[in-house]
Amino acid sequence: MTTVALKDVTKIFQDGTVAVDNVSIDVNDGEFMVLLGPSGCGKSTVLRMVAGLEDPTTGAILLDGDLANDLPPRERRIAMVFQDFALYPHMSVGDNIGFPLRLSRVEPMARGERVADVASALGIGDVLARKPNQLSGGQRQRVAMGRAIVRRPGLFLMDEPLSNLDSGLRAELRAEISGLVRELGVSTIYVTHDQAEALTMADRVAIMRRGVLQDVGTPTQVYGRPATLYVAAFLGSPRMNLLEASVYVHLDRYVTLNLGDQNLYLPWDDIRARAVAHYHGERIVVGMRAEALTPVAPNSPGDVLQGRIRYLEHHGHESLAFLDIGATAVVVDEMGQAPAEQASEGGPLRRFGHAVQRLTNRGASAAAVQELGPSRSRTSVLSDPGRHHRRPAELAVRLAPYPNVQSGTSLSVSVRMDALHFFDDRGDRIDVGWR
Ligand SMILES: Nc1ncnc2c1ncn2[C@@H]1O[C@H](COP(=O)(O)OP(=O)(O)OP(=O)(O)O)[C@@H](O)[C@H]1O
Repeated sequence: MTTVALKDVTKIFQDGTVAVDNVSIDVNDGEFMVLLGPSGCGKSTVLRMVAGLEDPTTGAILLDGDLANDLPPRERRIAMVFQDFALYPHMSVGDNIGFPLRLSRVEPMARGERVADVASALGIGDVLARKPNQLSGGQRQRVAMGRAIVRRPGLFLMDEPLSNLDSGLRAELRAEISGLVRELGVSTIYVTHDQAEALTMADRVAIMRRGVLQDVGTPTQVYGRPATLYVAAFLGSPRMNLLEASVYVHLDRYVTLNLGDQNLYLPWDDIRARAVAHYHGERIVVGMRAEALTPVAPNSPGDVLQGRIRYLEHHGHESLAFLDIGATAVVVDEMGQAPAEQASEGGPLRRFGHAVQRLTNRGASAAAVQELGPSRSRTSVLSDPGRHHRRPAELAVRLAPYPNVQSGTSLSVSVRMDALHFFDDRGDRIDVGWR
């Protein structure tokens, strides 16, 4: 199967849009790599460059170790599946799947066998004689997959193949696709803006923002130890609690993280304390996922935060409490204008930004984060007063289903200090040796 390497790839469109900014990614033999990021971050452009449908402005694309920048698309042994897959309406399912084989002049007998094999693997063997308009959405997408698979490509490129389907079908096909491509052992690059899809399907996830690669790693790595504040905010549900904290060092004893009304203490023998101590007198961002917080009895000893429940959300299998702990939240602001978006104020990134804003911990925002990229973004996420809106943090805490607590009452939560994440004011992870 095919390996893919992007080396320092940049794509600048004719109108000056920087869609992809110095991205390097390796996709190993048989690996399922998911490219994740909001609309407009450059995912599809990466995919189109790998397919040979766009030329990189600078940088190299290697397929199986060979420079492929000038290789025509049809010589790349690549099959693509898109969101808007187009089936030929006048052809039967069998003919749709077998079409690429007909183009490559495969004998009708061999063609029939391969179509039957692929159709049975996809669970559509019984609808081969039907026309596309006699199929459900899920079946149509399976036919599109079948047409891609039947050519036995070395590499699959999938661009949001499930986004037109309803959520039940998405979950079903998600499992089917990842099972199938692993069975076939075909290297795959799969583009999505859905973090749950990425975390459940990928061998590794590459997270992009505004054309810049933010992080690459296994789902466990990028979720458990995100490289940047942006990645921390993008992955997980509920989203990670991101709080502004002032750092005070008590040499050889502990580091105080002042969250406003309350403090947490990082003991000096915690390996991360020294890294955080560099920020003495400054503000950093402390990240804590809901699973790092456990409700405890009032006045319990240890690393405990106390707050008033602003509201509760019941999700059936669990409930979420949102606590006012007198802290300030930092929210990743997707509405910040990307260089790539400057020409289109009302573009998809902006619209998606509104959605993220609503979803991100119920908009519990204080310091709107404008620039969060790895070190190349120099703008502070904490000190850009012209663009901030400040609100109290609402700390998301997981509770049992329909717990015996009410809004307005107080709740204490113990904090797993080893599960905290620390980011500097540019959004880069602080703790050393972090992965
Ligand atoms: N032909 C083009 N000319 C100019 N700008 C373009 C062109 N194609 C894409 N762009 C811009 O490049 C940026 C990246 O687009 P791309 O389609 O790669 O993003 P994406 O992450 O795949 O988004 P989506 O999920 O909405 O498809 C966007 O700002 C887009 O407007």
